[in-house]
Amino acid sequence: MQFPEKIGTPLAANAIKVMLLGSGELGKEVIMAFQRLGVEVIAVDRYPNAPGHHVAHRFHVIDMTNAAQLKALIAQEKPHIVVPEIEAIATPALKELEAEGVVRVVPTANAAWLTMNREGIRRLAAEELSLACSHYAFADDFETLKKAVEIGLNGAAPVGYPCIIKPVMSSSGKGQSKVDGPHELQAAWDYAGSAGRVNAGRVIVESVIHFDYEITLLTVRSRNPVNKAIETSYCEPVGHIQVSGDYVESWQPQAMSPKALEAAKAMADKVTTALGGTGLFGVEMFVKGDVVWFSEVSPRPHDTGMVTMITQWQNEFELHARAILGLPTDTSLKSPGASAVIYGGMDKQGIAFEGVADALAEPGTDLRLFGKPESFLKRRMGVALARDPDVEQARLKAKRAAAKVKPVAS
Ligand SMILES: Nc1ncnc2c1ncn2[C@@H]1O[C@H](COP(=O)(O)OP(=O)(O)OP(=O)(O)O)[C@@H](O)[C@H]1O
Ligand SMILES: NCC(=O)N[C@@H]1O[C@H](COP(=O)([O-])[O-])[C@@H](O)[C@H]1O
Ligand SMILES: [Mg+2]
Repeated sequence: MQFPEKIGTPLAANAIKVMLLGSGELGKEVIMAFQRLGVEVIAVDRYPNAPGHHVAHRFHVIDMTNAAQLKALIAQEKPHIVVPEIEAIATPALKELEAEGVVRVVPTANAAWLTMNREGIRRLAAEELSLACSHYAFADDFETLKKAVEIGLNGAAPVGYPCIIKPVMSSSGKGQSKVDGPHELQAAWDYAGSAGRVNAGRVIVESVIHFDYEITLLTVRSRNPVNKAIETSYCEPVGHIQVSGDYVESWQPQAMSPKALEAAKAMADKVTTALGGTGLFGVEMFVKGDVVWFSEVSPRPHDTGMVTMITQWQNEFELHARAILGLPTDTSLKSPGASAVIYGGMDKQGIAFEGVADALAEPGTDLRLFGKPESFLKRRMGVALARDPDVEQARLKAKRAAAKVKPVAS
């Protein structure tokens, strides 16, 4: 459904209804972006009081990986559009519902299904689209994994050491480890089995790319307001630093050579065109000099893209909502800026934050405290944002602000 000429106000019979599947920090911002455009939003997550639950018209708690529960909720709420926000969703059920014309899935049900499993997106990117990627193999048991790394599977070259092992279904680095030699392989296999979002019992092993820097190229597929054709546009590249597979810091713009930027855009265009639909995508790539490797893509706003809440006229969440609704989009930069993650630092329910006033005292800083009801040592609970004409200064500012915010037992 595109944005009609006239819509009902939220909760009216003719309101556009959107259902978010996953309502974490990213979904919360998407929900607010939709609501500012007069859309009715239903927030769904696996636990009560998820960040997006606080700001939606209605919310539900279900096991989103359970097809029966998912279908029952969609039948009950009858949304026009379903927006996946997390990887752990019964996407085959969404494919069925989309094929039956029951709902529109963003950007497409097939894209949500392909990207939620590393195997789907990696095979599409490397084997169908011929994008440069790390060397890789898949394994369902430890013996196959060892063979893939040390000898090679089915005549392919061995992945070799060092390598990175990840569950096929996981995100934010969950279950991911770098393996430097044979003695670390068993621990990496065990960790992948225990810590992914869904234990599919299958891993990808990748060769390590030695990059100069890595980026997320936020790519928007939206309709031209005049001729209604789908067009692709790009935000300025977002640079980021990851620790143990999880983002800790991001900034925009990341300086790139013209050749590398051109190659990155061409890759992003190819993979997002193959995935189809409209919306914003986070295309992750590794860069060394003028050479670019594809890593993975989220068919939705990206955690590293939270920086756009302080750097762009339309942040990544607003761009997603507009592109979904068929409204005009503007990817231009307002100011260079940066983001730095605030972790929980403890395993506890109902924490409070100290140092907020201190963090905000520096001009050009801001905070997003997500409102997650439970803190874990390494759970992302908030993010500090900073703008500055000099991107390096913005990075320092964001890190200073994040360091001043201290989660404490409430
Ligand atoms: N083959 C590789 N070579 C070098 N670094 C890698 C490789 N694969 C992953 N990494 C590092 O680990 C990070 C996380 O990897 P990846 O994006 O695949 O995990 P993820 O769990 O999907 O994370 P997210 O959901 O946050 O995007 C990358 O951003 C990069 O820093
Ligand atoms: N890299 C993906 C990502 O950042 N996803 C974001 O994290 C939330 C889950 O957080 P939680 O694990 O703390 O509940 C998701 O709902 C999404 O907003
Ligand atoms: Mg990633």
